[in-house]
Amino acid sequence: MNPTANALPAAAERTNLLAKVGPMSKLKIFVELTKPRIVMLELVAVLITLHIATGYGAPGSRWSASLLLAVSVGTGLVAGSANALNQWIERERDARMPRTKGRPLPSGRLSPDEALWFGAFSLAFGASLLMFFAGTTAAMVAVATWVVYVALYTPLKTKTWLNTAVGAVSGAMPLWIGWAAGGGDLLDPLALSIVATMFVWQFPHFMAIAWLCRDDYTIAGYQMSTKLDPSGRWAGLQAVIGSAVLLPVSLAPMVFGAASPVAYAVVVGLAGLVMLATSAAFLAERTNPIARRLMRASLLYVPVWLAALWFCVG
Ligand code: HEM
Ligand SMILES: CC(C)=CCC/C(C)=C/CC/C(C)=C/COP(=O)(O)OP(=O)(O)O
Repeated sequence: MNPTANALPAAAERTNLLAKVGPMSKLKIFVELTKPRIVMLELVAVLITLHIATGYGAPGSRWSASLLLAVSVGTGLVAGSANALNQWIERERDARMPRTKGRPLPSGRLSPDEALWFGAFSLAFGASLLMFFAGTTAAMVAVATWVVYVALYTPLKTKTWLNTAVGAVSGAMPLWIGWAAGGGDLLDPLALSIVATMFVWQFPHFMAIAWLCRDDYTIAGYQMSTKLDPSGRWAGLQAVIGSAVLLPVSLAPMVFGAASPVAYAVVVGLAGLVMLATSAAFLAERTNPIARRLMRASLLYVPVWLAALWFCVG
């Protein structure tokens, strides 16, 4: 199929669709454009790194409710902008995948221009909030993350299966926003171990999805590991390697300042072993049920890991 074929609803049909939407529903569609579930989970991670970096409760702590609010709204707006621009770029390919064809742009519930203006204003407002209330470093990390996701990862999706590693950088960098806003040094070993944990986690997380959505990605012309190796063994191997590296990297905070290192090690170590076992099962047998189990395990891992950071490290 011609990858540039315009699979969007005709302009007249889109106008008709847009006419039916009231202001509140329109707001909901803009929220949908931001991929809110991904952004919310990312924000929880960002606020926990902020909490740890401020030395909450310690004398001279930088923690304050206004800083928490600025980092939440600022980072949320920049992340939402990144997802809006990603969908603006991918709107015609999204229209060809069952998983994404119901999104605001392919379905015609938003016009491309609306998404573009929303993305521009969200980026400007979010970066400004971070600049004025969380500091220049936090704002610069947020904008750099936006650039990696929108200008590097998104175009690479149709070029090389290595796009996933670039996407994982954009998925991990936001934790530096919280750390910088909390007054931490980006190269602090504790910060590096937290960011690295989020980076490696994304490989088992996405390799399961790359298998589950392999037909979608082929139809849309994306280059994923399951396109490179349709048997799924390469995706399975990346999931196992990612989970194997995740174990030691995620346990590093034990030596970099965890207040309760043993409790942290038990919780995060067990969660990491579940990820490794589920990834190994996926490598051994690439089936949809096993891949779904790995995706669910990956989505359970993050809240468990973040809770351990909050209670045992922060
Ligand atoms: C290389 C990096 C990543 C890739 C390629 C990726 C890809 C995806 C895809 C394609 C889905 C399915 C979405 C759908 O069903 O339409 C998904 C689900 C999800 N991802 Fe990721 N993801 C990545 C990183 C992350 C990160 C960093 C987070 C948050 C910390 C995250 C959180 C989620 C959540 C919460 C879901 C389930 C909710 C939903 O379906 O929207 N992902 N991911
Ligand atoms: C502050 C800031 C800019 C934060 C950005 C955080 C963020 C949006 C991370 C996304 C990670 C990622 C690669 C998701 C997959 O996108 P995809 O396009 O592969 O997903 P899709 O196929 O469902 O569209």
